[in-house]
Amino acid sequence: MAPKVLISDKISPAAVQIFKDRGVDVTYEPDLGKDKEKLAAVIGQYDGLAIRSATKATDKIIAAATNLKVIGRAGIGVDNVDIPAATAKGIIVMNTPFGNSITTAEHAIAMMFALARELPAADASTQAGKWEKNRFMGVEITAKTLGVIGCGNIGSIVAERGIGLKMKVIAFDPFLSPERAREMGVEKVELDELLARADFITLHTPLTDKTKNILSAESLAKTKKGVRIINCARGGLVDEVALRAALDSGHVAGAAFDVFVTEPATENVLFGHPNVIATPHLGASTNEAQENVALQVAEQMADYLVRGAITNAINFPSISAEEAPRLKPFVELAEKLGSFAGQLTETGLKGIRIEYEGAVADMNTRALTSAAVAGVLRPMLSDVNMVSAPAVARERGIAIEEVRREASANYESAIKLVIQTEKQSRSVTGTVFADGKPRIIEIKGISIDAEFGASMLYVTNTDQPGYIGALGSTLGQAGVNIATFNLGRTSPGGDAIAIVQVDGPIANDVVEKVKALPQVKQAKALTF
Ligand SMILES: NC(=O)C1=CN([C@@H]2O[C@H](COP(=O)(O)OP(=O)(O)OC[C@H]3O[C@@H](n4cnc5c(N)ncnc54)[C@H](O)[C@@H]3O)[C@@H](O)[C@H]2O)C=CC1
Ligand SMILES: O=C(O)CCC(=O)C(=O)O
Repeated sequence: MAPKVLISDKISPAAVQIFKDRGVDVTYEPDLGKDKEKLAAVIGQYDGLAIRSATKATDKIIAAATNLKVIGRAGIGVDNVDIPAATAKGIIVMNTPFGNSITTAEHAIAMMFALARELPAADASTQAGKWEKNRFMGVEITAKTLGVIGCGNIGSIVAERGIGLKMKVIAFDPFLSPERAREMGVEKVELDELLARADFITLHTPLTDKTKNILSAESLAKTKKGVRIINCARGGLVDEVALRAALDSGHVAGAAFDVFVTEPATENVLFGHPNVIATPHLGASTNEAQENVALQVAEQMADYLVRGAITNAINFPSISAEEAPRLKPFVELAEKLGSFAGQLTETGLKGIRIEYEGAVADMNTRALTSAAVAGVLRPMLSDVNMVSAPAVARERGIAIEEVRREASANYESAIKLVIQTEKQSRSVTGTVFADGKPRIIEIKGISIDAEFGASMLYVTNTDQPGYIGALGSTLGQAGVNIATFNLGRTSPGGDAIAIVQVDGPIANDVVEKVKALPQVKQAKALTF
């Protein structure tokens, strides 16, 4: 059946055609996102939700989204999506990180010019027939210092444009490398220095705990008198009340804001000030940017739903369309090895090491590791999935380690999972055969060759004559039909293991009878 996607915001209809061309059933209801109840009532029918910023994908919407696999944001900021709730449910959240960057940078530059020459006020006055030629005295931009807070995709385009306008550009961004700053012709400075030197300050960071009120009353007090401030990033980066006070006192000469603490901003403390320019979150609103983000989000979502490829996910590593089919059997192997080890783990889990050997070591091991960790944790935590597993492991203090090495003599690719618990370390290795089926090839250093079945019995014992017959009879007497029987041992008379695939679930009393056999050390029923 074709996957179903709901577009619940005003995204360019170009997206609809992309979905259709890729074999996705698409419903275009651009106003539905604003109606929370209606959205909650229908979201259960869809595999994908494509949104802009009006739809709020809250925990309630996500809880009602019983089939949802992907949320695609046609834009950059995903602050309208409850990422932890989506992650916990295994829903991939993607954005389109570059499609509207130029447009938003251009809006910031437009705001800077508008502030420098008071264009909106001059326009209103002129069209009101006043011809106030003496009222509007602007400032030149050339040779002024532009302070960029947050020099990522958009900030760096603004910086480039600023340099083109013959401005001196300084930037505060803890993650901007000195080499990249040099390459761009930008001077990297600390925040206080930026505040003290900039004639114009433009903000381009996401809203985080660290950036909230990055322009607070205290930092505004450190700015140059006559500074002009532009915010086309996120409301909340600037303390609006403190900014209003600084505008009222004349310390700040002007502010141009596209984004506000509360949106839609129908009223705001900044409104009405003669030196404030406001736009209704228009940063990304050009035909070009909206076409870009719509096409990109539709392509990314369709690629995921139809081919399993992941691009620009906030909560999962990328998987290209080419590698998705190659990766699939190894994802299954990693998950099954994890599940095997997880079902045998009875004491506190401290660490999971995943060793990739041979060709698989060159694949997308982050995705495989997520699958393995999900497999380990699922027997202990029912609602963990491949998307949420790494975060869940981190929260619980379980160390995750990845190792890559050359192929061993026997297999082109192998994945070894080593589980460290409070009491012991346990390892299991698997591979994928040419038939695409995952197999176990080693347990605790003992070679074996077993497929994964829906119901299995795992037994460790000492290698003694008569044991195999006794195990077979115990299962037979309990009415358990054996499908496959695989054995391995360290040496004659040494430690041995048996993996028995059976038809149907194995009852606890049968496991207890197996445990009672004199040679048996451990017996456990496993399900996959
Ligand atoms: N007004 C609008 O319509 C639009 C607004 N945006 C917003 O613009 C903002 C920037 O977007 P991009 O440039 O694409 O993001 P980005 O992730 O490429 O860049 C953000 C930069 O902020 C820096 N940063 C993070 N924490 C910081 C801190 N504490 N201090 C200083 N710098 C810090 C990062 O190192 C990074 O370089 C986002 O909030 C995005 O949502 C994006 C598109 C349209
Ligand atoms: O879609 C929009 O208009 C808002 C764009 C935006 O804020 C973003 O991409 O972060």
